[in-house]
Amino acid sequence: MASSYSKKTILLTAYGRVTSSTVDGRKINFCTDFDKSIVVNSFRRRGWNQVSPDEEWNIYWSNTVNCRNIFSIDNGYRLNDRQIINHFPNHFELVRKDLLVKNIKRYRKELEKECNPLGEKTEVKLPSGQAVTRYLHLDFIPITYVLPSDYNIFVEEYRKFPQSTWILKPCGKSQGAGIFLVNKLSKLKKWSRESKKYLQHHLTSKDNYVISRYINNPLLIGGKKFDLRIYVLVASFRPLKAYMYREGFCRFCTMKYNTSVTELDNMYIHLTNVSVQKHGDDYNSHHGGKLGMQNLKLYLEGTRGKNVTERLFEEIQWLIVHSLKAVASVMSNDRHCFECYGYDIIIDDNLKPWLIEVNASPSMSATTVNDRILKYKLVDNLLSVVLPPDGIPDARWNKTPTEEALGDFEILIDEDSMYARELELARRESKCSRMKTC
Ligand SMILES: Nc1ncnc2c1ncn2[C@@H]1O[C@H](COP(=O)(O)OP(=O)(O)OP(=O)(O)O)[C@@H](O)[C@H]1O
Repeated sequence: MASSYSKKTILLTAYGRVTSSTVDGRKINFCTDFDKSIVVNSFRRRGWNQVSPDEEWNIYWSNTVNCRNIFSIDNGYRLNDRQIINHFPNHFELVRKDLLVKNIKRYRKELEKECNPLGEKTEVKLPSGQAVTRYLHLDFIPITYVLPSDYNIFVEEYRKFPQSTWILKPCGKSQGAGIFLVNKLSKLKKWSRESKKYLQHHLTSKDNYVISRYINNPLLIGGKKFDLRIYVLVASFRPLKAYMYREGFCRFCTMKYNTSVTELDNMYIHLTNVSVQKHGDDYNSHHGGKLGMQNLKLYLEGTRGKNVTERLFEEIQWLIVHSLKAVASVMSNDRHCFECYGYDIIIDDNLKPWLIEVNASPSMSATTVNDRILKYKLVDNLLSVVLPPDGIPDARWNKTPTEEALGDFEILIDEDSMYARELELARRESKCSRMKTC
C-alpha cells in the first residue's frame, strides 16, 4: 500500500467532523462479511468504496471467524498501519459464556489474593434465613457452573438451595437456541443421560453448557420480563479504553411473567431474545417489543425515584468496566482492532443489574423503524470514535477521540486519560460508600 496520504477528499460526517474519504488520492476501501444495509450504507455515506476481503481494504467489518483467520499465524497475513478491523482476535474470552465466567472468577480471586478492597467478601442473609458469602463489589454475574466439568460443585450448590431454578445454556449457540430451565436435579440428570448419548462421539468445548442461577425476580414493566441491550465500544484493552452508547434498549417478553412450574418451558415468558419472541402470537412488529433506554430511565425515575435510577445506571457502568478488566490481561491487544460488544443485562426487582452475556457481533439488522435509526447512528458514531480526526484509518493513532467525535458515546474508562481516571476513581468511591451504607 502507498506510504503517502497527502491527497484528501474532504467530507463532513454526522458528528460535524471534517474527514477524508481518500488515502493517497484513492478512495478508502472497506469490506464486510455482512450484506446488512445499515453497515454497508454507513460506510458508503462516507464516500468509501466497497471491495472484497482479498483486495486492499482499509476497514473490515468482518465476522468473528474471518477475523480469527486474518490473525492466524498459519495465514501469514500482516496488517499494515492503514488497516483496522472490528474484532479482537480472541474476543471469545469475553463473549463465550463459559470463558466469561471463568475470567470473572479468576479476576475476583486475583483481587482477593492481593487483598484489594474490590475483592472483599461479605455474608448475605437470604430471605430463607440462610447465610451465604458473596463478593461485596463484584457480585454481578449469577452463580454459574460449566457442565459437564463442574457438575459435582453444581450439585453441592443445588443441594444448598433446592428451591432455586437454574437455566442451562449451550456455550456454542445463540438466539435462545438450546436454552431451558430446570428446578429439579432429576430433570437435569435425565437431560444429561440423553445428551451424553447424543454428544459422546463429538464432545468439544463448544458442546459445553453453562448452568446459571435463574434470576427469578426480574424487574417487570406491564407485568413482563425484559433485558437491556447496551452497546459498548472497546478501542483498546491495554490501556483499557471503552465507551458506552447512550441509546441502548429493553427487549420485552410477549407474555406476562409467571413463576409457576407449569410455565418453566414457556420461552415467551422467560427468554427475552427477539429471535424467540418474534414467533409469539402477541409479538408487535411495530415496536418489536423494544423500549429505548432513555424511556426506561424516565419510567424508573417516575416509579422509583431519581437517585435510585442514577445508582442503577452507575452500577451498570461498574459491571461493564469490571467485566472488561477481567479479560484485559488475556486479550491479544492488537492495535488494528476495535470491537463493539452487545451487553445483555437483567435488572432484578431490587434494581440490581446482572450481567447475562456479552455478544461480539450484536445484530445490525433492524426490526423496527426506531431500531433502524438507532443502528445507523450507532455505526456512524462508532466510526467517528475509532477513526483519528482526519477520518483515515490509522493503527498508530493513540485512540483518544475528541469530545465531538464521542457523540452519543460516553467514556466508561480510559486508562490513558487523567480525566477518565478521575471518573473511574469517583465511580469506585461512590460505589464503596454506597456499599457501606447498604
Ligand atoms: N441467569 C438468568 N436469569 C434469568 N434469565 C436469564 C438468565 N440467563 C439468560 N436469561 C434469559 O435468557 C435469554 C437468553 O440468554 P443468553 O442471552 O445468555 O443466550 P443466547 O441464546 O446466547 O442469546 P444471544 O442471542 O443474545 O446470544 C436472555 O436474554 C434472558 O432473557
